[in-house]
This record gives sequence, structure tokens and C-alpha cells, in this order.
Amino acid sequence: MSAVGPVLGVRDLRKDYRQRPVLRGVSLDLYPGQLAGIVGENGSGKSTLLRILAGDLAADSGTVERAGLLGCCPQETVLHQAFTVAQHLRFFQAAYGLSHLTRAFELLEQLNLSDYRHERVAALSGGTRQKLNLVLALIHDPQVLLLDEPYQGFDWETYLRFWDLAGALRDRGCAVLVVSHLAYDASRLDILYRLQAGVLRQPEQPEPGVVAV
Ligand SMILES: Nc1ncnc2c1ncn2[C@@H]1O[C@H](COP(=O)(O)OP(=O)(O)OP(=O)(O)O)[C@@H](O)[C@H]1O
Repeated sequence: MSAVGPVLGVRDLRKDYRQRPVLRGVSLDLYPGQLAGIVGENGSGKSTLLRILAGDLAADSGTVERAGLLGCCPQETVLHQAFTVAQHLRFFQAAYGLSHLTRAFELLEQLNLSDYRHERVAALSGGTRQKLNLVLALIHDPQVLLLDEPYQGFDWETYLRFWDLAGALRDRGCAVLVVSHLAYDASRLDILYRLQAGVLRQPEQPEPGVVAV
């Protein structure tokens, strides 16, 4: 696959909720410059897996090894209604210890968000909030990026922009993992997994085109 080692190495993750198994032995390697997807039905455990990978939730057993800066776009937006887009950027700039917001402004442009800089989140549409949620996961230029349903609420043009951005991040050497219950255009991905019955399965021969879940 790659001469470089994985930036995310996951071995035999298991997680039960009240004795009900959700993850039954998930293993995965993610490499720099790899764009990977995980699809699975509602309730199959995708968010549980992503939260464990992000260090937000403890697994019952198994290991997660990560190298490099992490960026994470959770399913629930991490926004405050009363703050503007620009205030969110400054808040995350301080949290990440960034000296400037050049990359953030570049991302706003790419997602057509620049005109909303001085709008409060309360006044933004759902899709626009999701764009901001995505930008906040990216402004510190992470090496590993975990995206949970990142394009929910996006219109078609923004959906396409999202995939352009994901491809550009891959080309910068970022390892990108996109999780969704929706069908994927599998041809955009380097690798596609299906989370089913608590384990990741790799389709034997990924077909180009849309893969239905
Ligand atoms: N805190 C919790 N306590 C108990 N059960 C939980 C908890 N969180 C999730 N579950 C259950 O674990 C299973 C997996 O949930 P999870 O949110 O990981 O699935 P998902 O694949 O992300 O679903 P969706 O596509 O609907 O977002 C579901 O049956 C859910 O009800």
C-alpha cells in the first residue's frame, strides 16, 4: 500500500452498550494521503467507532494508535448560536494555538462561506452551519481527519465542493476518513469499508459509481 506507516492504526476494537455489542472487533489502517469511507446502516455503530477513534469515548477493548494532528467533524455541530462565524474562527484559533487564520479564510472561500463571516450561527441555515462545522475541523491543518456525516444538509453544489476539498486534503497528505449512512460515489474514495454486524468489511472489488448501503 504505502512505504510510509499508517497514521491511524486500529486493532480489534470492541464496544458494548449495556451488554449489547455494537463493535465486535474493528481493525483498520489509515495512511497519509488516503481517502477512506465507511458506510453502514443507521445504528450500525459508525458514530461510536468515530468517537472512539477521536478519543472521545473509551472502547471496552482494542487499541487505537494515531500519529499527527487530529481534526474531527462530529455529527452534531460544535457551534454556539450567539457567536458569529468570525468569532468561532477566533475561538478555535485560540484553542489550537494558531498564529493566523490564513487557512481558515481559504477554507471559507472554498465552501462559499466568506459572505457569512459576520453572521451569528442562529441566523445560518442548517447546511451553512454544517459548512462551518467542517471548516472548524480543518483550520489547524490536521494530518488525520475524521468526518461523521460531513455533508448532511449540503445542496448538490456544496456536496461536490466537499468532495473537491476532500480530494485536495488527500493530495496534501492528509489521511481522511468519511463516515456516512448515505450511498457514496465510491470512485472518489481510495478505499471503502462497510460496517456491518460490528465489523468492517471491505467489498471484494469496489465498483466505480454509486454504492448503495
Ligand atoms: N450512549 C449510548 N447508550 C446506549 N446505546 C447507545 C449509546 N450510543 C449509541 N447507542 C446505540 O448503539 C448503536 C450504534 O449507534 P451509533 O450512533 O454509533 O450508530 P450510527 O451507525 O452512527 O447511526 P446513525 O447512522 O443513525 O448516525 C445504536 O443502536 C444506538 O442506539
